Amino acid sequence: MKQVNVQVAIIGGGTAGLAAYRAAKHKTDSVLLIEGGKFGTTCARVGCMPSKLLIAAAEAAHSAAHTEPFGVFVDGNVRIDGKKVMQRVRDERDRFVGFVVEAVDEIDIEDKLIGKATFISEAQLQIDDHTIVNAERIVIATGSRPSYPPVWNDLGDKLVVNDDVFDWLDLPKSVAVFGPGVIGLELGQSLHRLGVEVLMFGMGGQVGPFTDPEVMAYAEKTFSDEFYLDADANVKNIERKGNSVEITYIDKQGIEQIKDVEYLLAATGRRPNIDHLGLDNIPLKSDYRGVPIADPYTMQTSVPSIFIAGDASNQIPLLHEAADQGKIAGSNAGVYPNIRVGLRRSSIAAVFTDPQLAMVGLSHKQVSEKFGGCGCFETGNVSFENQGRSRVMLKNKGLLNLYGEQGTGRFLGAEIVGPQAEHLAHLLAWAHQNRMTISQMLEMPFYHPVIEEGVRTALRDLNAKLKLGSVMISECMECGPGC
Ligand SMILES: Cc1cc2nc3c(=O)[nH]c(=O)nc-3n(C[C@H](O)[C@H](O)[C@H](O)COP(=O)(O)OP(=O)(O)OC[C@H]3O[C@@H](n4cnc5c(N)ncnc54)[C@H](O)[C@@H]3O)c2cc1C
Ligand SMILES: NC(=O)c1ccc[n+]([C@@H]2O[C@H](COP(=O)([O-])OP(=O)(O)OC[C@H]3O[C@@H](n4cnc5c(N)ncnc54)[C@H](O)[C@@H]3O)[C@@H](O)[C@H]2O)c1
Repeated sequence: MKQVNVQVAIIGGGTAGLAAYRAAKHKTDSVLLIEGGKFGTTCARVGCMPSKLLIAAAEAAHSAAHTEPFGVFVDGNVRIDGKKVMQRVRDERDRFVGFVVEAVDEIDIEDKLIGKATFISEAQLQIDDHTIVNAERIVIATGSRPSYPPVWNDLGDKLVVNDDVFDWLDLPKSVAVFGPGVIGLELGQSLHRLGVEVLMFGMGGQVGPFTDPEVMAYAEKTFSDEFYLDADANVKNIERKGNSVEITYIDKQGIEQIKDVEYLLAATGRRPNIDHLGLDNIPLKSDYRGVPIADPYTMQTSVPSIFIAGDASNQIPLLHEAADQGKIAGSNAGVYPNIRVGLRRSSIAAVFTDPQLAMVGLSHKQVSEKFGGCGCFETGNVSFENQGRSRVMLKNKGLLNLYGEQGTGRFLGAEIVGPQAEHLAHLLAWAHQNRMTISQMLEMPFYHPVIEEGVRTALRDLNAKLKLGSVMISECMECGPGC
C-alpha cells in the first residue's frame, strides 16, 4: 500500500467536492481530492443538465402541437424522432460534462487520487486496495444515489433510474414512473410530451416538493389532467413479463387494471452515499437514517476534524447548496481549528415542469410549525388563471401562496405552481434574503404586462390580510388590465 500524508482530504469530486477543493486550496497547499467514480459531477452527467435538455425537447414538441388556440396551424403531424431527441440530450450532456472534466484536468495531478475511500480511523482513509491516506482533516462529499424498494431489482434491465434515461438511444413506447416527486414529474411529463405513454404512481398523496395542501392539490389536478397520475396509488403487483413490466393496480375509479409498460422508472427519492464509507470505524454521531449530523453553518460533524457537504449531508440536496456547502466545508477544513460560519442564503427550489413548481424561504409546513400556534401568519394568494400576461401566452395555470408574519409584516416564504415560477421564485428569494416586509416589496417597481404582476396581487392580498393595507378590489384598473 502506498502511503500519502496530507492536511486536507476530500472524498468525492462532484460539485461539493470540487468547491471544497478550491476553498481548501486557498488556505493550504496540501489538499487531496479523491474520486471513486468518474469526474464530471452528477449535475452534468445524470442530473440537472440532461434533465433540462429532455425538458427542452418536450417543450418544443408541446408548443408545436398546441398552436391552434392562437389561430396558427402547423399542417401535418408534429413528428418526434426519438433517436434525434436522445442524440441531442446525450451530445449536449457530454459537452457540459466535458467542461467539468476540463476544469478537473487543470487540477495538479499530485492533488488527485482515483479510487473509493473508506475510513480506517478519524484521520486515515483507505483508497481501494492501493493507498492509505493520512489526513489531518477530511471532507465527505460523496453525493447521493437513487433509492427504491430492493424487490424492484427483480425487473432487471426493465428497471431504470434517471442515470439510465439519459443514456437511451431512443424513446420507449411506455413507462410507469414511480414517485411524483421532483425527478418523477420532470422526467415523466417530458416523456409524456415526447409521445411516450406515461403512468405515474405516488405514495401518500405527495406531489412535487410542496407542503401547502392547496398548492399541492392544484399541482396534482394540473398534472392529472395531462397524464395518468395517482398520487396515492394502490399497486397490487409489479412483475417482469418477457420484455415488459406488468403492473396491476386499482385505478382512481376503483377498478383493477393490468398494464404492460416497457420500463419502470424509479423516482422514489435519493439516499446519501454514506453507507459504504466505513463510518462505523469512527465515532461520528448520525441521525436515525445514519446520516452524519453536521452544523449547517460550518458543515462540521461531531468529529471536529471531519466536515460534510452536498447531497451526502442530506440537508438540502440541490446544486447551489452543494456548491455553498462545499465551499464552507473546504474552507473550514483548510483553517481548522479556527473555523468560521459560512454564508447561508435564503432557500429556493424550482422544478422545471409546465407549469413550473417553486418553493422560497420557509415552507407552509415550517411556517405553520413556527407561527401557526398563535395565529401569527397569514397567507396571500393569486390564481394565474385570469392573470393578464399568463392568459395572453396561454400559460394561465397556477396558484401562488405567500406567507407573511402578523405584526411585523415580514415576508416568510412561498409555494408556487405557475408559469415561469423559476423567475418569480428568484424575485421572492431575493426579497426574503433582504428580510423585506410585504409593504416594502409592494414599493418595488412592477412592469406591465408581466407575470410578476400576479406576485403583486398576492402581496396586496397578503398585506390586506395582515391588516397593513386596504382590502383588494377585484379588478385593479389603475394597475393595467389583467393584473
Ligand atoms: C435527475 C436529477 C435532476 C436534478 N436537477 C437539479 C436541478 O435542476 N437543480 C438543482 O439545483 N439540483 C438538481 N439536482 C440535484 C443536484 O444534481 C445535486 O444536488 C448535486 O449534484 C449534488 O452534488 P454533490 O457534489 O453532493 O454530489 P455528486 O456530484 O454526485 O458528487 C459526489 C461524488 O462522490 C464520488 N464518491 C462517492 N462515494 C465515494 C467514495 N467512497 N470515494 C470516493 N468518491 C466517492 C462520486 O463518484 C461522485 O463523483 C438533480 C438531481 C438529479 C438526480
Ligand atoms: N429541479 C430541481 O431542482 C431538481 C430536479 C430533480 C431532482 N432534484 C433533487 O433530487 C432530489 C430527489 O428527487 P426525487 O424526485 O427522487 O425525490 P422526491 O423526494 O422529490 O420524490 C420522491 C417521491 O416518491 C414518492 N415515493 C416514495 N416511495 C414510493 C413508492 N414506493 N411508490 C411510489 N411513490 C413513492 C414520494 O412520496 C415522493 O413523492 C430532490 O429532493 C431534489 O433535491 C432537484
